[in-house]
Amino acid sequence: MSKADQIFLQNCRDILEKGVWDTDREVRPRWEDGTPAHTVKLFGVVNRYDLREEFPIQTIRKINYRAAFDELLWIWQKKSNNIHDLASHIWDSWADENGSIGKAYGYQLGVKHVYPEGEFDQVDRVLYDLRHNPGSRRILTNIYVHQDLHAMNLYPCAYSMTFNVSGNTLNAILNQRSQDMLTANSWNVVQYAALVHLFARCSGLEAGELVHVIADAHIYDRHVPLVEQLMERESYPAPVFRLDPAVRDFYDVTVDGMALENYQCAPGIGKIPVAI
Ligand SMILES: Nc1nc(=O)c2c([nH]1)NC[C@@H]1CN(c3ccc(C(=O)N[C@@H](CCC(=O)O)C(=O)O)cc3)CN21
Ligand SMILES: O=c1ccn([C@H]2C[C@H](O)[C@@H](COP(=O)(O)O)O2)c(=O)[nH]1
Repeated sequence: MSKADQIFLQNCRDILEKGVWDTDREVRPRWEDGTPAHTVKLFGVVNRYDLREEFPIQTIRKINYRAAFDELLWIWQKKSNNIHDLASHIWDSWADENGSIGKAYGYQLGVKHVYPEGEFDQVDRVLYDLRHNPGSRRILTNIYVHQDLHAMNLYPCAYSMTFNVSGNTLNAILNQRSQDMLTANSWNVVQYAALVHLFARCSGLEAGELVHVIADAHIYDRHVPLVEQLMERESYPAPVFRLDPAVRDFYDVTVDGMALENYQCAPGIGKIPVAI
C-alpha cells in the first residue's frame, strides 16, 4: 500500500472525526452555482514522506501527475503567472482577461533580489546555495509577499519551501497555509516531492525527506461523499520517480523527462467540483 495513501486516508479520517465545521460562519469560497463552500478542518497537520523509500503519490485514484509536474515547472522553472503558459486549465477560474493570476506564485519566484554575490531570484538563490553553501540554514523560498497580496487573485497556499542539507541528503519542509485535501493534497505532495528530486539532482545531492506542514487541512462539504468513497478503495504499491539521467541543470528539465515507473492506480472519481 502506498504510504501516501495511508497518510491521506488517516488525515481524512482525523478531519472527519475530530475536525471543526465552519457552517455557522460567513466564508469566502463559492461553488459554481454560488452556494457558499463550507469545510470541516483540522489545524496543524504535519506529514513526513521519505523519498528514499517511495514516491508519494495516491494510488486510490488516478492522479494526473503530468499536469501536476507541468504546473510545478510553470511556477518554479518558467516563473510564469500566465495561464497561457500552462498546459492544463486548473487556474482558469482565477485568471484575468489576459490570462494573468496576478503577482502570485511564478511571478514572485522570478523577482530578483540583491545579495553580496549579485542579483538572484529566489529559485536561483536556492540552487546557488545548495551548490556553494550546502551547510547553510538560510536556504528557503517565500512567496507570501504581503506588499503584493492586493495584486494576487488567490493568495499563495503552498507558500514556502525550506531546503536543508544533511551530509549528502537534501531534505525540505513545505509550508502550506491552506489545503483542499481532496482536490490538491496529492497534487501538491507530488509536485514538491518531484521538486526535491530535481533540486537534489541539479546540486549533486540525494533526495531525502519532504515534511509537509499544513496549517488548515480541510475537506469541502460537497467532497465528503467522494472522500468516503475513496476510503473504501484498494491501494497499490507506490511507483518509482525517474528523471532523465542526462539532466543536470534545473532549466533543462521537461515534463517528458520525468516519469513515474509502475504507477498502478484505481480509476479517477470523475470531475471533482472545485470551490472558487
Ligand atoms: N478550492 C480550491 N482548491 C484547490 O485545490 C485550488 C484552488 N481552489 N485554487 C487554485 C488551485 C487550482 N488547483 C487545482 C484545481 C483543479 C485541479 C483538478 O481539477 N485536478 C483534477 C485533474 C485535472 C486535470 O487532469 O487537468 C484531478 O482529478 O485531480 C487540481 C488543482 C489547486 N488550487
Ligand atoms: O496549491 C494549492 C492551491 C490552492 N489550494 C486550496 C486551498 C483552499 O481550499 C483554496 C484557497 O482558498 P483560501 O480561502 O485562500 O485558503 O485553494 C490548495 O489546496 N493547494
